[in-house]
Amino acid sequence: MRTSIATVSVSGTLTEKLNAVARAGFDGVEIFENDLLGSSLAPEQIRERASDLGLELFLYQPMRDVEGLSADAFARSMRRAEHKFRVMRRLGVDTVLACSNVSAHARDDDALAAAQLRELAVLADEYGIRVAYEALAWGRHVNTYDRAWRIVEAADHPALGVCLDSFHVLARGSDPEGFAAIPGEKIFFVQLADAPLMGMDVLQWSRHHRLFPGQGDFDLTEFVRSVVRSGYDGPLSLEVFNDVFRQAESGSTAVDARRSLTALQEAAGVLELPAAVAPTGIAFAELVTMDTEPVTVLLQALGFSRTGKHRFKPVDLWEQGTARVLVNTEPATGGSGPRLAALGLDSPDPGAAAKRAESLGAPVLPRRRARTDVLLETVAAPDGTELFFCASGRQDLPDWLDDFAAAGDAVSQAGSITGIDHVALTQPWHQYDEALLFYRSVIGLRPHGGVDVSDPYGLRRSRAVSNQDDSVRIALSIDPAPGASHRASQHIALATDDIVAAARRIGAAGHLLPVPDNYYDDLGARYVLGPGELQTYRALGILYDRDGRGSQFRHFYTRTIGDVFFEVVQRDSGYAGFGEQSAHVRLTAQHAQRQA
Ligand SMILES: O=C(O)c1ccc(O)c(O)c1
Ligand SMILES: [Mg+2]
Repeated sequence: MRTSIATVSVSGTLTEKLNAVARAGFDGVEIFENDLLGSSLAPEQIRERASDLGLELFLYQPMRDVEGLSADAFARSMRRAEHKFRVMRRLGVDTVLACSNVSAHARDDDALAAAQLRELAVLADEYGIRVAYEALAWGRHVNTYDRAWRIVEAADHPALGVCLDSFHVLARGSDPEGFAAIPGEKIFFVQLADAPLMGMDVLQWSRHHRLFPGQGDFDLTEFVRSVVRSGYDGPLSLEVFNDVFRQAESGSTAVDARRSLTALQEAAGVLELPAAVAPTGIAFAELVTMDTEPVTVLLQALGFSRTGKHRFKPVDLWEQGTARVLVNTEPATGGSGPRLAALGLDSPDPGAAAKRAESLGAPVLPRRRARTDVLLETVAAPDGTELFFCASGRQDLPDWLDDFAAAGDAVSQAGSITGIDHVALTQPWHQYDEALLFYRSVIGLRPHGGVDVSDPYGLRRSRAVSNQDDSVRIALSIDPAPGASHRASQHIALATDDIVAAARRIGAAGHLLPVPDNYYDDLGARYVLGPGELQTYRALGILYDRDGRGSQFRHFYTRTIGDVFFEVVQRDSGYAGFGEQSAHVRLTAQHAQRQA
């Protein structure tokens, strides 16, 4: 099906919007009237610009309060409509969207609404234009799609049909199954938006919190299936009013939007993509830094040993248990660091994983090859984090570890680290929803429920994604707003089977993040712990959580170096979380440490 997006969904001037949308690969757009009114381009020039960019202009919108009117008001509305139809002729757009009346003066009279919409359609028809009538969820009398359809059916004019907007339909709890009652050719247009479930005024919800499909809680897949079953074969158009997307850079929003529509088409069975290849483990985490000293000290304190050296690049491999950390000092990587720049994901089929990424508009990066350097399929996540698909454990494919010559040290037995439990990545404020969609649709991870974590200088939304057996867990959270004085830090969480021994080791080396006494006073009141347990945790800065079934999670943090720190966790097998309950204590302690 053809793909479209409303100009209201991305930031910028009309020209910037058209460029971004075309670059992201949409077939066309809905032009919002405000974008036209604010543009210095004449309608003919807009038409030409769109055509040069290979974009179709699918729809012009909105017309407001056109039905259920007094005779006077209707006459004024028709006059304005005629002007719009002339503009549309100049633009070369043949479909206009008319929203149901929201005015307190609107009459609750379907026969009147049908008669007036019919008259509007007769006029539109003279201009070769079709009117798509949309029930706004907050329409005064017409606020459900089935009522809008009954009126359109009664008006009975070939230039009048309905527009089905997933937000209005699903926000009202209507069932898309009912689209079956509408002949496909009477559905003139389909708009798609997701949204988080929120208990709030529906107009505010719609105007500020819409999301691209797959980023919220609505079942867009079933919506599209129902639309397709009705016989509709027009464009699928994203119409997303969202405060963040209105501000964010239009190019990346358009790519995110296009990806969401591709993934939705796949889910609804109208498009086939290379299948997702979920990763089976975290092969490595890569730190980039110009100054190796602080990282080396911290890794050694954690019990890691330097086991390998890249044959052609300034990259060291540090190992402990199955945990692998690469330390990259290539000057080209920029910034002083250390920062978490890349993740290696064990993949059963790296080539297929890269094809999947490509089909969803994820930038596949030039492979960092140097002579015998093994081939690595790499994509960039929305925030620029590089994801390597590693063919770990495949005899027929080269192993990324072959690029590393032994550096002398054996894999350390010194610490009690067994592997990587999870990686926490902070996302730029405007790319949080995009990141979630990326890790779900491109990488094939499944999202868990979201939590809000309070930081002394902001509230951070946070949400984890994981593979089926939780051997790959990535915790995503929002960075503070740009310009904030407090940077967020990403981290690598290491698994241990002896949290006390690990904390003693780090504590003795002076790298522990201290935790306030108040936390432990409260912890003692919250849980009945074993004899001496609370004292041990208090002495070692260990945080403690227990879920409803009694599974425990104990963890501590190292101090922050550059933009990164380590967490060490001991997780009971049934515990599914990340100790979110005490995340605010950690964030506050980190701010305190930074200021010390
Ligand atoms: O918020 C609105 O007014 C508005 C306008 C046009 C639409 O298509 C829509 O879904 C909402
Ligand atoms: Mg709409």
